[in-house]
Amino acid sequence: MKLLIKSGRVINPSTGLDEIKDILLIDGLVAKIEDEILDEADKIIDAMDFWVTPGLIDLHVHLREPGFEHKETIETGSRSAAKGGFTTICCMPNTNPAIDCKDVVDFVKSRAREKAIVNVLPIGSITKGLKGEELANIDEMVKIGICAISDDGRTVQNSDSMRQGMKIAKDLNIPVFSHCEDETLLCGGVMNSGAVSKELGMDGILSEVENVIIARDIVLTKGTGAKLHICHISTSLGVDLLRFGKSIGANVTGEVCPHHFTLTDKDVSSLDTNMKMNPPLRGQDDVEAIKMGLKDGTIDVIATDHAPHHKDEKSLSFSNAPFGIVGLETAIPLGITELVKEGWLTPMELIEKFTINPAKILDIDKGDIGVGKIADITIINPSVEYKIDVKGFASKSKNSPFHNRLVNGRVEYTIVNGEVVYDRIKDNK
Ligand SMILES: NC(=O)N[C@@H](CC(=O)O)C(=O)O
Ligand SMILES: [Zn+2]
Ligand SMILES: [Zn+2]
Repeated sequence: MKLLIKSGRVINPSTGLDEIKDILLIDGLVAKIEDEILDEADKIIDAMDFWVTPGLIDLHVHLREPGFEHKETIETGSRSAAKGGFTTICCMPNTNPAIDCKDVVDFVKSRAREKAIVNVLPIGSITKGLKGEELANIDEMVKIGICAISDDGRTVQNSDSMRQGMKIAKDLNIPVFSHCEDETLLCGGVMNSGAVSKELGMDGILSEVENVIIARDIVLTKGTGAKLHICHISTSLGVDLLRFGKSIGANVTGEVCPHHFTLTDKDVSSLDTNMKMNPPLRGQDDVEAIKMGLKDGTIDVIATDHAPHHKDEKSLSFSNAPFGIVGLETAIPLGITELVKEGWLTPMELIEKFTINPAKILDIDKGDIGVGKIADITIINPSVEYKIDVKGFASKSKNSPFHNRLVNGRVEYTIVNGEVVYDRIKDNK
């Protein structure tokens, strides 16, 4: 099978390439990257005026299977990923049963093999059942292929348990993805603590809830040497702590989510439950700090924290509805609109945070378009303007705060192993 991509602007952060090129894919691999390729091909994609980037990698996705198939399945989540331009997604273990042992890892992997149209890398839990008590059998899960460990959705509250988990991760050479939330400070909050929560009479979530654990885990990784990745940073001090951690040589990286650089707690005033997620939308200062952190390289990765919930669950009151929003299909338009168009990041810097940086954290040979490499490629129209419409989402869930938002940038094609798994025009007929 030969696929020829013509005249696209190839943006490949790992080599710094940013030029108009043709790319020939043969049998799932990149065969040529040249100014002009005249070879015959089974299919030709005209990528004129489009960006051609390494396939996007999302370190933080909730696929909900097993256990919560009414929200999402591995199949529908993978279709949502493909539509969002993602060729590799890491799925969090807060399923039912949790991904905390060999059998559940096996189940997710075999489901992904049968049903997923993108690469799915399971994340194993740190503790059994994400209970924060007994450690999971991390060793046996690593042997059959988890890419990281995390208790996402929860924090391992006991510092010694977290430290033991980190030591094992260090020995097994896998990263620890940390959801940062000190439960003793939480007090049942449902949105950011501040002027808006006061006005609305809602219980607030202090920034300290997050910052205390970010600081703790940086301290723990400094001691253990484990590869620590801080999930969904939402606070200004969180960005500073990450910057400090890096400055003292701690083995730490961090991610932010598009909603945390796009919205603030003012957007919660409508009490739309699609504005409810964890960590919560914060203040304008936090948003600015996140953008600065993205610009100066403190923040390595943009991840979606795609967290689908059924419409009946999101129809509850703001206080009772579950935390979380879908994100796979809005990440690229929000990145382009909020960061590139607003002058915060160059296209290269944006794409780096979706490709080579997450690949480095996972230590996988992806996120880089090079001759001989696996042909995972995303093709993006960066300038088209349109309104996001959740009705068109491939995800089973539609819980997005971005319905009707005017954005620029749209994924045109997603290619996995040299095969087109998403073609905007064909798949939206
Ligand atoms: N982010 C969320 O608001 N929710 C996530 C859990 C998590 O990522 O912490 C979920 O699983 O629904
Ligand atoms: Zn989380
Ligand atoms: Zn999450």
